[in-house]
Amino acid sequence: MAILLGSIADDYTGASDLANTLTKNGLRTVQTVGIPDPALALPDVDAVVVSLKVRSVPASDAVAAAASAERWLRQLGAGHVLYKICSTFDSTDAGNIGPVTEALSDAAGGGVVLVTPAFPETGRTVYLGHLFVGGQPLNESPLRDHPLNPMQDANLVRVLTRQSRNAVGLIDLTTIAAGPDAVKARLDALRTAGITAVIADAIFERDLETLGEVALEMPVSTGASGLGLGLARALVRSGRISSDAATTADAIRPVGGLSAIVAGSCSKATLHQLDIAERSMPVLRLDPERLLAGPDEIAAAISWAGDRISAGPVVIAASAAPETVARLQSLHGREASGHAIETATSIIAAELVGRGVRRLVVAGGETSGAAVDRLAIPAFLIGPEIAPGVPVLRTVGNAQGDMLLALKSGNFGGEDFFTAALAMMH
Ligand SMILES: Nc1ncnc2c1ncn2[C@@H]1O[C@H](COP(=O)(O)OP(=O)(O)O)[C@@H](O)[C@H]1O
Ligand SMILES: O=C(O)[C@@H](O)C(=O)COP(=O)(O)O
Repeated sequence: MAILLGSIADDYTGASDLANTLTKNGLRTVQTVGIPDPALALPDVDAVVVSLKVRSVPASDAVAAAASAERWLRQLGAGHVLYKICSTFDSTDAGNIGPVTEALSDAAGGGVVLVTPAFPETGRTVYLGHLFVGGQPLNESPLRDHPLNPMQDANLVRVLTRQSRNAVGLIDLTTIAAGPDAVKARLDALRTAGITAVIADAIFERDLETLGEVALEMPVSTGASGLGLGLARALVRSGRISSDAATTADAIRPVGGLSAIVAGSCSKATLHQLDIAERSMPVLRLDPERLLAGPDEIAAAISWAGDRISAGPVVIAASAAPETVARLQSLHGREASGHAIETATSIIAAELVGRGVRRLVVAGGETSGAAVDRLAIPAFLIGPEIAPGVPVLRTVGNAQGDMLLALKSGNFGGEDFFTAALAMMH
């Protein structure tokens, strides 16, 4: 199997978001969980997205994991590797978007890297280096209260500079609107000035098509699904994709079994989706203090689900509003609280699968990573889209037999996301 495009995603929901975008734009795509065992038979595809869980780990660990994934993707034939980051640039000043971008550039022989989190379909646009989320500057959006990486600066040149060894440049919208040649000329000038990472503006998909065309001639880029769209469309235009169109239908053959939803995302969208789900399904709100105190809350949740799940889907959520999250963090620390709750929700997900759940929705990027790791799922085929950025996934090579999953990024999906997801998973 020789692939054209490789991607390293910093979390699992982000990986499925990107794989969905690549598939929708004509690339046959598989999502792996880490670098899979060589014995795993992967389907014949144009693109591979490696899911890593490195968004919130020390930058040196993220660099090491990304470097291994890059080597594997190059061995598969990838001429271009995209580092998939969050469309809301989720990271801290000690984050890894800068370090991984610089390391991937070094591995490819040096040179400048385009960086843009723009994803217009979900309202993420970048203008003069400032990220807007659905019309609000990043630092005024709900992301300012994220439990792990509160985003309090919308100026991405500044944010990335704080994480980077080298200076960070900007390609503004006027240059991008002038087309690929103007972008290349500006990149040449920035490269000469010793710049590695360049934040690129993008508001419309046509901006991302221009950036995708330019990026495809370079070995590495960093961005969210919008840049994936640009790269996929450029590959299709180049005539290098076989006419065997990407198909998602096979991925949703029924798997039967029980269904459940596990949520650890505290994003505004997820909190509202949980309120709406309460009208049609049993929802258990976990007590975060009790979750941190010991295993009793987990056991109680499994027992609660056991009494109800044969009658229909159940929802188990750790998710809480910013004030509650802040209180827990002030008592136990930000990372310790997040990690302990991810461990608890992943145990709950695995126990539910042990009791016959084969259709599972997980809300939250870190939460999904922890659950998929505990379930030891090696890879996913990409099914149809439930909502922008969230496809149905079918497991590949899963020890528990075929399952259907949806890994929902915290901020994605309409208010009825959970019922809409389960309606597509049989
Ligand atoms: N009640 C809570 N208090 C504190 N942290 C929580 C709570 N519920 C969940 N968390 C943690 O918040 C983080 C949410 O991150 P994530 O799962 O990536 O969601 P999102 O996709 O919304 O970013 C996880 O580390 C999760 O364990
Ligand atoms: O790019 C995006 O917004 C998503 O793909 C993503 O990475 C979101 O992260 P989580 O909200 O942590 O799932």
